Amino acid sequence: MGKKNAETSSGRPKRGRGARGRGSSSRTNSKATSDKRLERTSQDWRPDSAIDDVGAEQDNGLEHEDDDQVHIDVPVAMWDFDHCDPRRCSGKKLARLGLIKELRVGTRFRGVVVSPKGIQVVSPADREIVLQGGLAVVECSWARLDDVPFNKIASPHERLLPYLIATNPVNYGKPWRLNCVEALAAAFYIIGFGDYAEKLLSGFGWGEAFFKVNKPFIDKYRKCHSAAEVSAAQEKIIEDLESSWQQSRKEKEDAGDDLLFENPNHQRRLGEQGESDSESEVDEVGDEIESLSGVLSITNLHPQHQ
Ligand SMILES: C[S@@+](CC[C@H](N)C(=O)[O-])C[C@H]1O[C@@H](n2cnc3c(N)ncnc32)[C@H](O)[C@@H]1O
Repeated sequence: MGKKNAETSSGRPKRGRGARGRGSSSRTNSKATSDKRLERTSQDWRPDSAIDDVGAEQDNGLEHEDDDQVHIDVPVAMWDFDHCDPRRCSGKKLARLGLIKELRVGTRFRGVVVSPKGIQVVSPADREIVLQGGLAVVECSWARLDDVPFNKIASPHERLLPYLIATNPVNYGKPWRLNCVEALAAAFYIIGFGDYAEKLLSGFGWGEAFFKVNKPFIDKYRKCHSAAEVSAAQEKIIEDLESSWQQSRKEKEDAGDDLLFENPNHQRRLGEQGESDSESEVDEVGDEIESLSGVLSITNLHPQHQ
């Protein structure tokens, strides 16, 4: 088993590790080490056994290895349509860190592809597909999805991600609208490869916030056994967020408060924040992000609703 690392037992990726922890996604130690790690993550993240609800308040449920020691032993890949500024794009940054492989258009990918064109949501049931074939994303602009030849990158295992909140600087606070590194990390977390998720996020200054904000949701999804269960968990999360928003609105109304205050969700609706896909590094994550998951309601950004 990996050593328990005090810094990472909080479930947060460590800052600035990516630059030091460079390594190819295909880089492996010995096969024995690799098998041991997969066996370990497999045991630690089995939905039934992974979550200790009490401990989960403090921990993401994994025993961690230092990010520098973690090597991602499944293929991680992207089709890159060059829509974004190369210096600011999370997919390209992963490539510079040696953590993702670029696929040519027309190349088939045997693993799970997280894509806005997916129908089924990703779930722990996808574990074997990822172990055998890996995980891929489509690096493109959200504003230019129509320019992407999705028919040429079709995969038998395309997946949507369930409700999760972006914490990247471009689409910060928007549900479902994750960038590539967040999308890969989200799928790894849900499927049961938390160390891999942290390894990817550790190269980004704001990466720590992603798990912090989404932990309550990820904890629910990773307990599920099937896509249907993840979809049901998502529906419940959405309902709860809506009723909590309505409730707080009602309380303010009853107290005679000015209801003209801005709904943070409405500020972030599609199109109101610009549709740049530029990534920029932020070193500090403000207090706002801490409360983000508590205040957000639902916006109409679901990939299927565009
Ligand atoms: C549209 S691109 C934008 C990338 C951004 N320019 C960056 O720097 O990373 C994000 C990709 O992540 C994946 N993704 C993000 N959110 C998703 C979701 N809710 N469901 C499925 N895939 C998603 C898809 O592969 C999508 O094409």
